[in-house]
Amino acid sequence: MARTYADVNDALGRQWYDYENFTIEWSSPERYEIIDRIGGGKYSEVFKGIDMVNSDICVIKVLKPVVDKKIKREVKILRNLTGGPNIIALLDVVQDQTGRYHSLVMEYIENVEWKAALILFTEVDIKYYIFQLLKALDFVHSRGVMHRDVKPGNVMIDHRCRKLRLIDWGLAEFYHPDIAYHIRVGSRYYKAPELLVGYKMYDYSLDIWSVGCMFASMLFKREHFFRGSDNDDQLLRILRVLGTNSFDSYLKMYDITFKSCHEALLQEYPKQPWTRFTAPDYRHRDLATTEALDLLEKMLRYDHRQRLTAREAQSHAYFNVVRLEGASHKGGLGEYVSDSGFCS
Ligand SMILES: Brc1nc2nc[nH]c2c(Br)c1Br
Repeated sequence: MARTYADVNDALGRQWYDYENFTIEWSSPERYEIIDRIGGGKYSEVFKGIDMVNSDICVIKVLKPVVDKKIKREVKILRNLTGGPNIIALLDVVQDQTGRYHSLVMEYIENVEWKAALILFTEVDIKYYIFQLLKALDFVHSRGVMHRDVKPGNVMIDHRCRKLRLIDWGLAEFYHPDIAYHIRVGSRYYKAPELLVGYKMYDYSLDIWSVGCMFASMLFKREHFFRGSDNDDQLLRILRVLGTNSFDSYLKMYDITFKSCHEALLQEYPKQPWTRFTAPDYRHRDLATTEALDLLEKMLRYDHRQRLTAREAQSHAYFNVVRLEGASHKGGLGEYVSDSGFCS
């Protein structure tokens, strides 16, 4: 049972979470022209497009033919969350004449590539973007939804406008207490321990593990902090850092029988101090401050109930300089107000 927001879906009611009995009125696609392909994956092809009515650039996500239920879930969740802080806006849903392809039209973000971002971002940038991501996730969780695929590829960042948007709700699901969920979700490097040991009664805290992995990437300038070659190796990478003592008590606490023929997984490993991962050249040393590592420690916990919630994480002292940023008036004495010409 989640520590917070456990019963929000019951409170919000069936209309909110019942996506199966939900009919979608699909618009016709003439309004949008595809410009070029910008991404894609197992479930979709993603294009940059133009809205011929208002000449806005947009994103057109063409869903590969999957079960109707999965399309309804993604549209329902996007409809429920659109307008929330740092949530990608769903602008339209279109279907082609043949009725074979369903597409989601969303706002376009001039996204900075993750590898470039890691090199670019200063300490304040890291504080700012992780804070914005936690703000999005606290909103999502407060509305009874787990994203289940938080990773750099699903966090669009327009660095010039300092704009962050959480995208791709194709794996997102409504949280209900004491339900066993699928464990083949997420992307390997960002999978929480509960998925890797097959514990199905997980909750929103799944997403906080993934935020912790992204936070570690940014602090230590490593593209993916836990980079496993398969699900067993993924868990092994985690054991080697967090140690096996707390892993064993986690398994016992939740009565998880974890068997593996991977004998490296049956060894004992000591917990590594986070300072061990500070980037070698001095330039980045100042990113992994005591405060940063304290917050990281509280996100990357085996026991999902012990992980900070998105709301608790936002009140960590690490974010002090960015938490009140919105409250300060823009352009005060000596304050550089960035050119917001193109930043709507
Ligand atoms: Br939604 C969405 N999906 C994408 N996939 C690749 N680039 C993307 C952008 Br930019 C947006 Br916005």
